[in-house]
Amino acid sequence: MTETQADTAERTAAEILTETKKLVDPEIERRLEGLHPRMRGIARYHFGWQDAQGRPDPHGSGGKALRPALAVLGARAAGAAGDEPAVIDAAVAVELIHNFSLLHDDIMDGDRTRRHRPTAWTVFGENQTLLAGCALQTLAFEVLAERSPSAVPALGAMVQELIAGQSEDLELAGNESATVEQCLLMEQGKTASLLSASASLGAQAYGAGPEKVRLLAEYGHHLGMAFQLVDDMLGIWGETDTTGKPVAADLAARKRSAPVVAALSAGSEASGELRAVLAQPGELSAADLVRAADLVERAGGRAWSRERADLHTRESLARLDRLAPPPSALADLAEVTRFLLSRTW
Ligand SMILES: CC(C)=CCC/C(C)=C/CC/C(C)=C/COP(=O)(O)OP(=O)(O)O
Repeated sequence: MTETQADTAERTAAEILTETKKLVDPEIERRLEGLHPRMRGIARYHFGWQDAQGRPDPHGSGGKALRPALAVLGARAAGAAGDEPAVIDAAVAVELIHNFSLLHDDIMDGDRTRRHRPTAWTVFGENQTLLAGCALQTLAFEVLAERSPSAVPALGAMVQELIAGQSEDLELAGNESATVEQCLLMEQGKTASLLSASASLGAQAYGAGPEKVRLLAEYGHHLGMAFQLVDDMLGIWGETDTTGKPVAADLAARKRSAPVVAALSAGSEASGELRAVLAQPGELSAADLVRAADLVERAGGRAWSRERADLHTRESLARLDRLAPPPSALADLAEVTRFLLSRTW
């Protein structure tokens, strides 16, 4: 194959994400070396690189590496090769922030399983895991500040949005009168802000112009909204075997995720029944969860979320069109977008 053919050969999302992991994981591992040994151990466990005793874990699989992939692909879309040290640093920084947020989120939600393994806090305790999350967040800023100090305020602003979104999420849980607008604003903060920063930060670190950085940020925002809406649907209708999360986990936690809020706001008979099921005191039984999931669907919450996710998908792809990236970068970004939004896990 000639180099030009190799450039434009279509790659699957799995190949793209695996390649990013190969590029970014060794750098994350190297950066973790600088942490306190206990913090490093918790982080390495969470990333799937070792078990609770510090031995290599054959069952561990870190995440999908979506955010670093977006950083690398975004930079390529802006003309970079994608393996420049500043681009890799940006990719490392967004993945560290993501994993800080997961460590803390699992504690806040009391979730016991992530990536098909016990969550870090159930193994190392809440306090040490909180500290490990803080260590990752700080490390993200340290990494980015080395080669791209001018991008640090963008990372800071994004983390503030992430925290605001998470705070709203906690506040909305169990809130009888939550509106879809409040819910979407919360999802913008807790998920889309990081995807937006991921898609644009690699390009910014590479030195791309403001228009390209803006279009990539908008692409990432819409992708993030669609991604969270898909995640919300999986939180209700996802299969445990594929998601690695308990059945209808979000309903059990009485989360006001988008499908639930849309269903409760529909004002139909099913909405009223759903409200009554969710208002029951104590833990919801398996039968209650099945019924609640059915009521969300009957009240239109699933269809509403699907439509909204499709709308954001179209908006994200429109930004890529306007950006007009090199063909191989466009093909990779479009493939990752399509893959993420049709996922079942
Ligand atoms: C400040 C704070 C605590 C914020 C928490 C915000 C939070 C956890 C939002 C959820 C975002 C989300 C859909 C994660 C799954 O990503 P993924 O499917 O890409 O995960 P992976 O890395 O395991 O693949």
